[in-house]
Amino acid sequence: MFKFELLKTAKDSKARLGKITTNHGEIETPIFMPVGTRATVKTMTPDELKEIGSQIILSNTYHLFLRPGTEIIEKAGGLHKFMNWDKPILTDSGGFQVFSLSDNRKITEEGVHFRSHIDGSKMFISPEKSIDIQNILGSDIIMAFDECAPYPVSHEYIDNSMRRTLRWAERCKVHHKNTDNQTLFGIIQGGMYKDLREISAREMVDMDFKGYSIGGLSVGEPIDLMNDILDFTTDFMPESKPRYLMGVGSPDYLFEAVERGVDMADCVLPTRIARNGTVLTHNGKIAIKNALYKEDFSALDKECDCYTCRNFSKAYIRHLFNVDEILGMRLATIHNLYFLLDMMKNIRESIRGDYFLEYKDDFYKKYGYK
Ligand SMILES: CNc1nc2cc3c(=O)[nH]c(N)nc3c(CCc3ccccc3)c2[nH]1
Ligand SMILES: [Zn+2]
Repeated sequence: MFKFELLKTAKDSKARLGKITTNHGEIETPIFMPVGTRATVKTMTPDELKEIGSQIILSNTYHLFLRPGTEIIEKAGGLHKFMNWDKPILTDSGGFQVFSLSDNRKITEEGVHFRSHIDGSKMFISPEKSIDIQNILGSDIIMAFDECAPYPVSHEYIDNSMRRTLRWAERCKVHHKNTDNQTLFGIIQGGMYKDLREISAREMVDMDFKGYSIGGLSVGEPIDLMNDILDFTTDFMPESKPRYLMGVGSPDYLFEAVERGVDMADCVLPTRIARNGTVLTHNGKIAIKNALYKEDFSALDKECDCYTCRNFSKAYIRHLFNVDEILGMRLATIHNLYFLLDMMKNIRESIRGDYFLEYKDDFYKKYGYK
């Protein structure tokens, strides 16, 4: 089953409070979704993810199709069982990953021919194939197969790409049968061109998906351009359906997206930067390997009550990174994910209490944003 309840909309911005209900549990929105590309949120166990408050995780059709392959996951009884995660899972359709990971790919009306970035073997994914793979994975929310166009490209390129993505979306909708257990989101494209964004949004809304992603952003464009396109696009999206902005995740991007009416967001940033020792704190990011912290026995962030901050010091975590101990990456990941999940919880509270913009300003001042 799938249900979205819009609980409240802010008076002084487009920020909204909502709740999604799926077969595997509820998701309070606005929500930040940790990315678990190869059936694991790197370095984290499912119990640790639950303990820090993760309500849903993301995984990837492209990566899992290549390794371990859909046959093994099918035999395991689907992705939830395979990775022992019993809460909601959202999978991407593979389009973005094909374009960002494999080269010498060929896009045709039928689908995308490409070479595996693992062993170079010839592969092909179509809208129907993407739906079939996501069906085997058994994720609760699945994405339509789309092309995330590069940036910058011509208006003509985006026009052709966006219209093909609309035809692919129709094929996904026709092909998607398992509608009780899996919910298909349409993905709005259109690059940085408002006329094309409007066409894509209106046509996708007419296809009546249960939720919509805003794709084609966070592809290297300046944040002001992304915010402008995002602000324009959400106005064409139905209030009663969830809006998922793909590929954001640093604190400012999340605040800006929520302010413009986004309910869901993902990003690999917090887990990726944690593994090289970059830690999010309320006073901005810190590089824990810095000699500055050699004898600093305080927590990573004095305001944080995550497992890492309750039990370990900067000096100890710096030591772990300096001697390449895996525990360092784990502790930094636990903290970065908790930091963003806790920030989203505070954002939800601020919408509930009608002080979202004030919370955003306070956060920005302390974090060191404009
Ligand atoms: C980092 N920036 C970024 N921009 C994106 C645009 C698109 C887009 O236009 N279409 C699709 N299908 N995906 C996109 C993604 C991947 C998001 C994701 C990653 C991991 C797991 C699940 C989902 C993007 N990521
Ligand atoms: Zn912490």
